[in-house]
Amino acid sequence: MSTVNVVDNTLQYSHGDVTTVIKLEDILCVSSNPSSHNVLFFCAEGDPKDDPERVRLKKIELESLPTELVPLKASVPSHLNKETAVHVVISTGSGTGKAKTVYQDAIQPFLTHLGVEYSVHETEDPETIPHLARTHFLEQAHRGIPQTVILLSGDGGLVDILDVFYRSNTTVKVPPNLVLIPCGTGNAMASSIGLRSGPLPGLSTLLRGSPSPVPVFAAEFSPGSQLVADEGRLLVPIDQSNETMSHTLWGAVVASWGLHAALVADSDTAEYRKFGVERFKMAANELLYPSDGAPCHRFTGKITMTTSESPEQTHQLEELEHMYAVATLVPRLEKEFLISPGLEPLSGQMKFIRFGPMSPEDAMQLMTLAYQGGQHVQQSTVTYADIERLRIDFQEDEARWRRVCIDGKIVVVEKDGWVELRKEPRRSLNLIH
Ligand SMILES: Nc1ncnc2c1ncn2[C@@H]1O[C@H](COP(=O)(O)OP(=O)(O)OP(=O)(O)O)[C@@H](O)[C@H]1O
Repeated sequence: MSTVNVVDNTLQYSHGDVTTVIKLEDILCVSSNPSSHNVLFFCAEGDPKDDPERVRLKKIELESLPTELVPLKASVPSHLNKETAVHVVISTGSGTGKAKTVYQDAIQPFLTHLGVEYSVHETEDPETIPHLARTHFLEQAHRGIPQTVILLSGDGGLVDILDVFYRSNTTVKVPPNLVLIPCGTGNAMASSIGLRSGPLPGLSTLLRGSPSPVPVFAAEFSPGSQLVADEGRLLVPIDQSNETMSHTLWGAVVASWGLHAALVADSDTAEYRKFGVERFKMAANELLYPSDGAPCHRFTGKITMTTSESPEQTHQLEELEHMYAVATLVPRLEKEFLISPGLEPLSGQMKFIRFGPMSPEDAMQLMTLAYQGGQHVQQSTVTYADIERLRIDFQEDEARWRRVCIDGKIVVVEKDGWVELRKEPRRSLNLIH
């Protein structure tokens, strides 16, 4: 004999002597069949000292459904139907390395429960996702096969796929639908479309969301520029497929120079990655207060931009020295770091945020304001504009001050080189949100 009640935002289910209490906010969905209702919910798993955020998907079967749970009823969405090729990509190197556990604890039981057939791909090195994108996703998109790609990664997985699609001249008949299950460090895109961390928001979006095209920018570099690989130890051609000899990278999140690019580059080592999102703050600290006692660097170069207000005119900034220069298509670079408040994700709007050299304390204060709801853009020291294009002509002797970040990838621009950023008109990928 079992009983079920909803009390104080919890589902209380008793069967024999055992009572299970589930917070309503931990319930992913209810899937019903003619005779029963399956409630899928998350609960803590393992020792919280090892991983306080680890959760596992579980199921209870009810004969009758309390009315409070009726809105949680869900059926298999069209992007998981039998005609769709469903792929799960586990980026084992993302964030602090928990993607595989998230797959086993949440994604696998969820897809099995829905009876969805899918292929699983686990990364072995940085080439796994680009290779998969070239040989499977692009090929199937060209043949018009609907695809849904569930990405257990940070922004890197999305960007790797994007780069393959936009670099190729292959026509895309049916854009794949990407679903983000945030497992990275910054998770800028996931945070920007409102996904909190953990598998529940991602799976809820997979069930209830719908696809929108992902807006993209293209960053063209002067011909001598090279991509940084192997934790900064190697420089390789920008087009790693060596198919086109192009010097363009594509991104959906951020293009930056100055403090942001330097801290992303410096913190992309196995040693720093262990610290999760703290790695960005640690690297920022080292750049603002160098341990050799040197003053904080003044990044020098000419910035020219075209604003959305007057797209026919290019406008050169008077200032030649900069500390922070970021162009972005998303509002958040981390869950709490609201770099461009008011920017609607997936709208195609591109924002430019810049400030010049200032004391490390003042720069820290601006960063703190960004964590406090994006208040930095209200300061008179910060430029905040809607842009269509942006060009930087670098005037730096040392290569490390000519590093540009494109969605986490780092390019070292040649001496006296440049980068030019523009909105990409093509739309080859969808994001479920
Ligand atoms: N097994 C692996 N060995 C080496 N590199 C890997 C492996 N798995 C993934 N990678 C690479 O590591 C990078 C991880 O990027 P990802 O964006 O997923 O995580 P992140 O950098 O921690 O998060 P974010 O980009 O959101 O800050 C990707 O470039 C990916 O190709």
